Amino acid sequence: MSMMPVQDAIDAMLSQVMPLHATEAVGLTQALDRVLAQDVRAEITVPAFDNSAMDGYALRSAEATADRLLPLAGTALAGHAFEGVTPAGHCVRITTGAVLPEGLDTVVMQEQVQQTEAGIRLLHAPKTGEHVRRAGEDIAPGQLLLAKGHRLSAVDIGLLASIGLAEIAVLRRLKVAVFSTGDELVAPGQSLPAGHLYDSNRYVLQAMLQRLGVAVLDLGLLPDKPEAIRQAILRASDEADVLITSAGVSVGEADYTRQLLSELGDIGFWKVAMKPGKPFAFGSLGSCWFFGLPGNPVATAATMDLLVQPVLRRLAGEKRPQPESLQAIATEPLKKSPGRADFQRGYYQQQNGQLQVQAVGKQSSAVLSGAAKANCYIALEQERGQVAAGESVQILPFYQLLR
Ligand SMILES: Nc1nc2c(c(=O)[nH]1)N[C@H]1C(S)=C(S)[C@@H](COP(=O)(O)OP(=O)(O)OC[C@H]3O[C@@H](n4cnc5c(N)ncnc54)[C@H](O)[C@@H]3O)O[C@H]1N2
Ligand code: MOO
Repeated sequence: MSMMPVQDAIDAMLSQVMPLHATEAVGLTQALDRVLAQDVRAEITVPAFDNSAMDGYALRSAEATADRLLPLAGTALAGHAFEGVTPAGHCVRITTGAVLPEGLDTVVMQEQVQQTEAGIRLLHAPKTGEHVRRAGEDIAPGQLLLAKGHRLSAVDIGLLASIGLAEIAVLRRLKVAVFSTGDELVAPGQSLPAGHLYDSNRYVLQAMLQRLGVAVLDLGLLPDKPEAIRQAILRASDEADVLITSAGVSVGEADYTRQLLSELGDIGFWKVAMKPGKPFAFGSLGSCWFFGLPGNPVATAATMDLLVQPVLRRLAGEKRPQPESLQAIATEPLKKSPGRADFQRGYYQQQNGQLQVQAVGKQSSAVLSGAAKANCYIALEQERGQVAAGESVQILPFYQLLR
């Protein structure tokens, strides 16, 4: 079977999946990482009134010449406006956030005046409008603040609160089932018999899914027994929108997952031209989508990040910007054979005014310790060969799921 280029594999999956429709209202404290089901427009003006940006004195700039003495007409505190008219030649004591008194146009910081018994004396003349926050300078009514399909960040949630919304309509949370398979695997916390290793993939996957804001259904660590795997696949297809498995998609005798999936569902199996992550299965089990990831731990994480993530985001209704890609100078040679795109684990930093990158740790797809030191992939094109020190390479900073 010929290998499919990475972008073709992503495009093929994206063209098949349709976003969720169902929506729900959630309170702001539950809204982080949820995807907006509708555009959000402001119904109010923010700030709603002209107010002071500083603790100081509000005055009329036309009367504010240096050295002039301005008697105090009263006080405006945040939440307690100064009522009435300020007589000519007077000022009002004001605190940050307080309503600017009627007729006054400028605020002078208290550090810029001399306070005397008879009033304040200006050290220099202020600019008209200085330290005044104008009504509507943040948000005007009707303004589009956040678009449908936007994933809510912490700052977005503050923005929603600032226009007075207590709840927001979001798309239903995607439900993703996960299991790992392998008679050689043992759950962390257990003792390790000879010839065994700990199941790490299910933990990497669940952590990445948590960052994506989806609901996770953990179907556990399964032995290489077709019946156990069959039951887990059936449960996932009943209860979840997506099933993600690790291992069992290659060509070994005990690679049952792939066989069972083609029996129970409609499975496309591809060899994707990427390293790590060559064997990869995608398909459907009724209304449940399925991703079969290769078992090697770095291949699991990389295929989840690079191939599955865009599809999950689309299913969740998210309109996602392209991940950031930068150019950096390789400070050391990089091994590469043509035929597959490499996603080497690298560490990049700014040095001598340029971005520099080097591969970290062993690059085997079974070695997680190198990946744990990395902050980016060094993405080497499919047909590219060895990279010499000083050559420019593309890097993909780890984005959201892996850091
Ligand atoms: N003859 C061939 N052999 C292999 C090929 C191939 O094309 N022809 N591809 C290799 C590549 S590349 C990968 S990746 C693996 C993928 O194999 P599977 O997805 O079937 O996974 P397994 O063989 O079961 O396991 C691979 C490796 O990963 C370890 N593993 C599995 N699950 C976990 C887990 N949950 N946590 C930690 N480590 C796990 C497992 O012990 C194996 O060492 O196939 C190659 N072989
Ligand atoms: O997916 Mo494998 O190397 O490409 O580990």
